[in-house]
Amino acid sequence: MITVKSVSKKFNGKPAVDHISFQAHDQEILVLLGTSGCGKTTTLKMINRLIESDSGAILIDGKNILDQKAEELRMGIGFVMQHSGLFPHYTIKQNIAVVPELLKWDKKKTESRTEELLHKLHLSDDVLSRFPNELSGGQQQRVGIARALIANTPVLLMDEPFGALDNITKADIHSEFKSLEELKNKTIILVTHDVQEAFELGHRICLMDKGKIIQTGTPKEMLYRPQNNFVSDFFTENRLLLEYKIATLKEMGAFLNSENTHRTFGFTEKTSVWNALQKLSSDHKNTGYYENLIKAFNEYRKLQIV
Ligand SMILES: Nc1ncnc2c1ncn2[C@@H]1O[C@H](COP(=O)(O)OP(=O)(O)OP(=O)(O)O)[C@@H](O)[C@H]1O
Repeated sequence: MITVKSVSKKFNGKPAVDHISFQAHDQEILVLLGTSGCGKTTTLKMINRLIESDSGAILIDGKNILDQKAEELRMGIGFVMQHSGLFPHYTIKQNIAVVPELLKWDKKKTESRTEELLHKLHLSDDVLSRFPNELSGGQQQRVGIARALIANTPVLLMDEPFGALDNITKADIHSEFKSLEELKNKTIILVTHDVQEAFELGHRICLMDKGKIIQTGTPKEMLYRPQNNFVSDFFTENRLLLEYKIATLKEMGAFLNSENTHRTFGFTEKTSVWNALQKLSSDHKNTGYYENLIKAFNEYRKLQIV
């Protein structure tokens, strides 16, 4: 668990992060969301001491991060940098092996772990001998993730890990990312300015503005229990889409009698209403179920908005 207690940071006398507090729990993806310059990256970098905070305390599993050497701390934290952060003059193989070398792994261990990760992240072996600029943006970001995962650290910090991708590639990577077993036991803090990404990946979201946290909560709480106008206004543009995306078929259960139909289409209780509607809308034969699902969603929605 990561605990951030009233942490602040000023640059040239100007507050970049202003008394923020939050916790990221074990096995949780916590998203720091906010517009450019609100202090997300500074917050993330204070956790692995790439930036030292001015005041407050940061604890990882109860231990103050200042009580150990910064290099030691970073050995226990995977870090995915903005724009992949790969070393341009290193091959992909060398880039991925940076941490294993620091940890003095033998060559065989590094090679087999590299191979395992390439496979999990759907990268082919032939990328290993290439340089970062010989890979697509999506491939580079996957390599950046492989590099951060290699030492299997319990904490993973990710700064706009999918920032360079177009929306279609992003949607693919998001679903792969969510299903990666590797990530299930980690505490992950992910920085993004992309609202849809925050809702797709985050178990909870910290919405930031001007160095402060305005609200922390689950995607559902953010939409249906905003603490103030800033929060509701922040999501206005994407609101309906987000509502469809966070509602699951399980939640529609009380308003819809169609368990068998779910199975026919390969849906599970966890399938989002959005994904189900998208699949159903591709075939006119499904119109009845499609309409019933929209009706069920409208009934469900009435109960959420108070
Ligand atoms: N090294 C620095 N020196 C001076 N000011 C800085 C430095 N790093 C960040 N800042 C300022 O601190 C504020 C917060 O920056 P930060 O990078 O944390 O924001 P962010 O939310 O991550 O933005 P983005 O999404 O654009 O990366 C900004 O006003 C930025 O200009």
